Amino acid sequence: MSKNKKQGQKLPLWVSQNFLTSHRTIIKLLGRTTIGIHDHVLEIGPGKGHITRLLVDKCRKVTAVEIDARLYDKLLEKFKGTENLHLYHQDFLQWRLPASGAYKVFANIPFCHTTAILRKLTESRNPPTEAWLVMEKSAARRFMGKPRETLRSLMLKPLFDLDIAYYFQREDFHPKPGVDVVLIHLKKKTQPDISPAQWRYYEHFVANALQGGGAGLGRMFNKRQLSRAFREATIHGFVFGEIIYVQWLCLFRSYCRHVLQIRD
Ligand SMILES: C[S@@+](CC[C@H](N)C(=O)[O-])C[C@H]1O[C@@H](n2cnc3c(N)ncnc32)[C@H](O)[C@@H]1O
Repeated sequence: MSKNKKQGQKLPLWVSQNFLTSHRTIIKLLGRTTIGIHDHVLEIGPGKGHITRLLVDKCRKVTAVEIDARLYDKLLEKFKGTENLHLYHQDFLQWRLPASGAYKVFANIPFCHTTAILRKLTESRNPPTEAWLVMEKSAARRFMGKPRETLRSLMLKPLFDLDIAYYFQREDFHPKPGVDVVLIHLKKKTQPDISPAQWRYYEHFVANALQGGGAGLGRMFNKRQLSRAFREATIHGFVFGEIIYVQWLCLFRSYCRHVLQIRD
């Protein structure tokens, strides 16, 4: 046990993080992105600045937000005079995202904040056009709706396309994580599947429909409406876990038309 723990003191956050230190790996990862010279890129948790170093060389502007005071001071020193880097010493969850202008995100985020970070980015008024986030493979699968759609996957998919851009080896990190890790890629859809005007109905629909392993659907439609909705969504023999995203979209459209009686 470390001296700090023995004395009952809280360890700094960075002690429990998995750092990506290999120049070669980071170059390979950036090569799988569309990040280029014209981009403004946001990095969450720059840590010791290994990714930051390559980002400042590759893009027009980099904004990096680090919560840890010691790491932030070292970053200030390391990047003194780097004009295209804007460093903030702040908790990203409290930080204000760019209110306007296109930006992309590339970050090896702290796993303990994965959901909160993803929600902050994707539910913002000005979300990134693309984001690449290092995260636990199991979390990435949940967001992608694998093996079955989740509340999170159904909230993301109308707005973003999601895929896995890279599968890491545990040796890519220092220290090695105890779980499998991937680089997830989110790309904002040019045309969202749900219009802003219908978003609040969709949120309500999904939250209620998913309750009780699909039992919520039975409360939202009457019997006739539900069999019509299943027909329209080509669902034959209802198995909750097997309904895919496009079928959820069809069910929602049917709910709007026949229950709420609103048109697209
Ligand atoms: C997994 S490490 C990655 C560090 C570095 N980017 C790398 O890949 O080597 C996560 C970093 O996020 C920072 N961090 C943790 N929580 C944060 C928060 N809420 N806001 C901003 N930074 C945070 C940690 O201090 C740490 O530097």
